Amino acid sequence: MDEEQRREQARVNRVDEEIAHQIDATEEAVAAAHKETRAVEKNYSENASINRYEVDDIAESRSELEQQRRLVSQAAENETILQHQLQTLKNLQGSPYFGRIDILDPGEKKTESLYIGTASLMNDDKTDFLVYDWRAPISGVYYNGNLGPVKYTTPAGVQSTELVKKRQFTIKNGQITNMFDTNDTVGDELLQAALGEQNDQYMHNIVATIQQEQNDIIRDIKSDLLLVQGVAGSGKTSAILQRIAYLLYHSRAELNADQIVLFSPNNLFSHYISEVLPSLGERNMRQVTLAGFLRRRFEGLKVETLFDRYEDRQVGSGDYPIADFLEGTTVMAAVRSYVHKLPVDQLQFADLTFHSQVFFSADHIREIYQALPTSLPTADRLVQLKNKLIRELQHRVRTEAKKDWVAKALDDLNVQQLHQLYGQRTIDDFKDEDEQYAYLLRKLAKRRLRVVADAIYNNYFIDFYNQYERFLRQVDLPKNISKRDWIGMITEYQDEIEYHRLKLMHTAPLMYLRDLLTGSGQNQSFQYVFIDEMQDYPLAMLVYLRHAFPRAKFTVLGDSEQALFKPLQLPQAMLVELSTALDAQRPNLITLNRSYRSTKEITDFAKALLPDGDQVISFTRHGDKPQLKIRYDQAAYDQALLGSVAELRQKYDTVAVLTKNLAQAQSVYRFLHQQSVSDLHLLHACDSELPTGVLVLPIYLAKGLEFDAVVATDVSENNLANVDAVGMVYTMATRAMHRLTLLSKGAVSSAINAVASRHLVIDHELADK
Ligand SMILES: Nc1ncnc2c1ncn2[C@@H]1O[C@H](COP(=O)(O)OP(=O)(O)OP(=O)(O)O)[C@@H](O)[C@H]1O
Repeated sequence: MDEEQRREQARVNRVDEEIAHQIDATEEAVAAAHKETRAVEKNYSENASINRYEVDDIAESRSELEQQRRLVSQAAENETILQHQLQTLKNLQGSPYFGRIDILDPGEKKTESLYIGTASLMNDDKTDFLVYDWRAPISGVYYNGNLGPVKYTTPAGVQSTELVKKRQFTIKNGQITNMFDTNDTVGDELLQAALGEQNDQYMHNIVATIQQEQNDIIRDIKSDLLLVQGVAGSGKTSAILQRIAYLLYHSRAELNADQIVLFSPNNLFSHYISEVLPSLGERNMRQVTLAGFLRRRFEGLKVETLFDRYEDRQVGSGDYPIADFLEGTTVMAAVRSYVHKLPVDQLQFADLTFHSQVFFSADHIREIYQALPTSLPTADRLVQLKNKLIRELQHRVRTEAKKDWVAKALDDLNVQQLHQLYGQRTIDDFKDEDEQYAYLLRKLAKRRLRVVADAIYNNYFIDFYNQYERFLRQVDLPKNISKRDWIGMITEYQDEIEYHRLKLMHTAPLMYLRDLLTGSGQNQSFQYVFIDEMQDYPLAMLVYLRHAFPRAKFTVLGDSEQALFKPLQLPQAMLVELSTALDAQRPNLITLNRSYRSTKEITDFAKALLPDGDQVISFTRHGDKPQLKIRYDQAAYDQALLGSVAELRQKYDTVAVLTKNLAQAQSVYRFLHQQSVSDLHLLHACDSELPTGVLVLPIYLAKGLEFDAVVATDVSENNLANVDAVGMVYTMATRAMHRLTLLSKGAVSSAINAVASRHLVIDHELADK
């Protein structure tokens, strides 16, 4: 260890001591705060549980309770803040920083050394920063600047300084294991070490080794549409997670994690990335899959998922003009114009029922609607209609309360339910028993009729499915769709609705129609929407998401090469298309061409599969060449599969066996299970935890994920005939970090062309062997 490193180590020791000291103090503060919370909670619950029938002055006790409730929430908040501080300190402990910059500000004679880590740390008397948060304005210099004069943006404007030194550290358990000065953004040596590690169940944060283009994504606060097109493994997901942390840090006062939503490709992915933000001291943003989002918007219907569709289409012809039309922007414009021009008598009202009987008939609802001023837009008229229906409902509560079913229901209540029905009233509040009885009947009728009120609020008085069908019947069709096919599709749609099912292609126009008619469905509170694997989203869906999140800025990430569900598109064309769909004023495109995930050998093979693969830059981390095992009979193929899995499993914690679809995953799983392969898991779309061991899964569930080793089955011409074979093999190959083995039952798919084959070690068992 040289003198310089000794000096740095001494500083690390000092900072670590300071952290330990602050941890002790904060732990004490947390314990005290916890005691305080417990005490006020206890006091509150004791007072709150005093039987209100015995309390003389209810109003007074209520205001006292309210005050105590506030105390409880204040104490809890205080405790949460301290817990958060403690967690931040613990995150820093043992590895307090990863970078140092020496800067010379204009007019100064002495350079200043700043250390950069995952969070800020001040000394005990709060006079000096021992560590700067990686998101602080000055830290931008670490990621962006080469030595020499540099600029960085602060809330007070652009500042200039001179970057005199940039030093990188690897510090583990309080010891500097690696340290060097560099002029690069972040030197390859550190990145090598980070990427060479074994995968685990969770994605790691990359703040110590953020690359310059990634930094641009992270720190972009101007664009309202940021499109990131990046090759597989280029760090798109990593960059947006750090971006979220960055945005949260910089807009602490106006933005919280609940105002950010990430559309992720599957539940496994959500789990996989769930530790990144907490490791940076931030709360996770909301996460939803497209399937989850649609499930909530179509309660009671089984909506086809991308996965269902992908599985179905493998047996189809490959040309889907109707779906393409329904998933494009033209149809969304047609919905807009349809709603705009919809004549009053064309609205499709539905009966509102209660206890399986018509409560408000469709005809009655239409009459009310038609009596409203025609000058109002449809959405406003529907609001007025709702108000009128609610008022009628209130009247009806009174008449219903006199009916036998209410008296009977009241008889059936137990004591506790009866108590609840009294609400804040006491027996003394009634003149006599009759009044009390009438009150209870009315209250109960109102409660039971709440379902009708909910139905009114939720616009169940319009039959949207029927309305949508009418829309479909009148829409102008593009030339490539025949009237006959279109009518056939409508009939199929009706049948599906009968069975409570809905095809994915209908979802965006149907939601749009419903929202535009009723003026609802928009969420104003979200400020940022992130969409990962955007190549899987129909444009119509993006138009809808724009509508649903009208105030949000969008960040969309994709890799058209991995489009398992759609043909390829150029990034620039995509930006234009997206800007229109998302109505963006300040769009920005950033492309990432460097691939970090896989070894150079694996990336070189993967890029050779692509027609324009030379734009992919592999990162120089070496490993074994990928293997291709070709077997001509089932027994030999099975043996090769078993052998590959066993060999890889000896070296790695996670080996993924990827298949074309679910049926193949199931059959591979059955086979490996029979062979008593240990730690074996078959993953499903509903799984949300990623175990270690041997994981068998269809490729679409592996999107966004990575594994130490991958066995890709089966890459034969025969098996990949009905799919986009290049996209499939590319996506499978690029899930592997360290090792890749491809298995082919019979002749290999033409996707693995001559150039790609040169990057493989081919183990070819002859048919007649
Ligand atoms: N700057 C970096 N420093 C360290 N590791 C990085 C960096 N950038 C990316 N990586 C690593 O490379 C791998 C791939 O990153 P990520 O999953 O974010 O890529 P992606 O572009 O979203 O991939 P895909 O589209 O194939 O799912 C991850 O293991 C990530 O941690």
